[in-house]
Amino acid sequence: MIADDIAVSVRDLGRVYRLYARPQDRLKHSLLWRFGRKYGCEFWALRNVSFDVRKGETFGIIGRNGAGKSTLLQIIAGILEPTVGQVIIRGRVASLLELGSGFNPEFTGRENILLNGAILGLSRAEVKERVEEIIAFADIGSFIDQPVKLYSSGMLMRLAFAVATHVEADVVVIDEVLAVGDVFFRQKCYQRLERLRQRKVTVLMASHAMTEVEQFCNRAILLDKGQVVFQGTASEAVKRYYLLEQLDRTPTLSEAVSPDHDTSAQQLSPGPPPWPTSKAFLDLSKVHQVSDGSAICTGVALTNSSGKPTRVFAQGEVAFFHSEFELLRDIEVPIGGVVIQNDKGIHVHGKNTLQYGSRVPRCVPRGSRLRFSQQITLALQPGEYTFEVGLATISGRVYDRLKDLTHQELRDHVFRLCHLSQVGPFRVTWRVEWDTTQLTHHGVADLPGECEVWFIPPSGSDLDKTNSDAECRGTTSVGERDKCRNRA
Ligand SMILES: Nc1ncnc2c1ncn2[C@@H]1O[C@H](COP(=O)(O)OP(=O)(O)OP(=O)(O)O)[C@@H](O)[C@H]1O
Repeated sequence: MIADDIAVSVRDLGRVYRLYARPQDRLKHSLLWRFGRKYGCEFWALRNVSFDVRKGETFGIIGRNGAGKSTLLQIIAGILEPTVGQVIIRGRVASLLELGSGFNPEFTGRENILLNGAILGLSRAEVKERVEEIIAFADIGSFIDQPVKLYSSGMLMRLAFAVATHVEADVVVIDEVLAVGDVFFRQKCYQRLERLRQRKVTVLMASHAMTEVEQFCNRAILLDKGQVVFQGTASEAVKRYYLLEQLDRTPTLSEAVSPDHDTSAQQLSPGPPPWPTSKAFLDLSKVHQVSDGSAICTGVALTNSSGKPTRVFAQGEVAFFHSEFELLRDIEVPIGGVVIQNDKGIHVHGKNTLQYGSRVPRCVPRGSRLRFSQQITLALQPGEYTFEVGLATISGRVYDRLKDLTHQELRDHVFRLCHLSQVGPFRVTWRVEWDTTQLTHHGVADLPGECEVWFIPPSGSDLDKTNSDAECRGTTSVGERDKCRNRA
């Protein structure tokens, strides 16, 4: 028996898979295991998983890739059988797992809405009542009367989300689904989730988007290697997730920094770590590169200040964004830049060599390579980010008159040569000092600044006689504070 306020109860859940080194072992195992001959080895995708979700809770399931989130949600949604353990659910479950998995590809969107409604046990009248609402939410125009096999992944996602969140289920199970879709639709989805929450629908969501988990979930579990390593408040689970991520940093220093790095390259400004080795460079084969034919990007790497390639940085840590471009024609003054975007697509920071005042060559002949190592202190809210790199140029004549030009005038003289968007991603994690997570600021960015404190004692008090308020002005420096205290 489970308590009345529990909507989902998961008890000692486990799911095992058998992994085979060779395809023929699978066949041998299926034929011979009855006779005691086993092939392959067992792999527990989930083990000893237990937790309760209260009615009306929005519950997060987080963990690194392969942690077991999808396996768990599939078992809860009744799509997958557990090997051991049990799941008790009170009420009707609507799930939004693999995109379009609940749809018949030959049926139109409208027919699939009716089908899903029927599967969920809604009466014909109930489904009819909601069809128009679902269609309006999905907003896919005339495609609603086309077979769903013709839908793009974005359309499938729109329809699947609309169905799962409009069928009056008691429990809604969502796997990573908000990663797809444009920003406007995502906003609509969040509003819808908010409404479900207000109506006390229980939502279980697996997500890699930590800001969403913090924002929407009351509680969460953190899975690692198939086991629950933490359950508690969503914000604490997210902090623990980032700590796990920190342990996951990529190649070692010896792999990352070449002892014999390319000394032929003339470094035009001092400071950055050596140019990274080829291993540190990101795979750009799937990154969209836009070029006017004057230059191509030949490499992008992201490293920390010791030159070690990494995708995880502590808040306030320095990151180096390295990019290399090969010139296919002569250009005059090059401009290299990086733009950082958060998971909502907002440009949180962008800066180029003009804005840094970097030393740059006056002309760069065809066939040369240009390398930029841009150092940025990631004083950002913990979360997931992507970045863009680009190369542009201006004429030497304009470059000499920079100070006289307005921003608009300058923009008219800048020619974009090559641009790569959505490179990355990388994460900024909470900074941990002395085993304590530090919150350095609130909001998306830590803006440079200082705070002075003025202490004005009540008039007539003893303090008033011994202090002048101007003297008791405090800064963030401990020395100043001590001076003030000594005087008081
Ligand atoms: N059919 C299968 N056969 C063998 N192993 C499987 C199977 N399905 C999943 N696994 C393994 O189980 C583990 C958990 O997978 P699962 O998809 O649940 O992880 P996840 O946390 O959802 O990962 P991601 O965040 O990458 O989607 C992984 O190591 C995966 O390789």
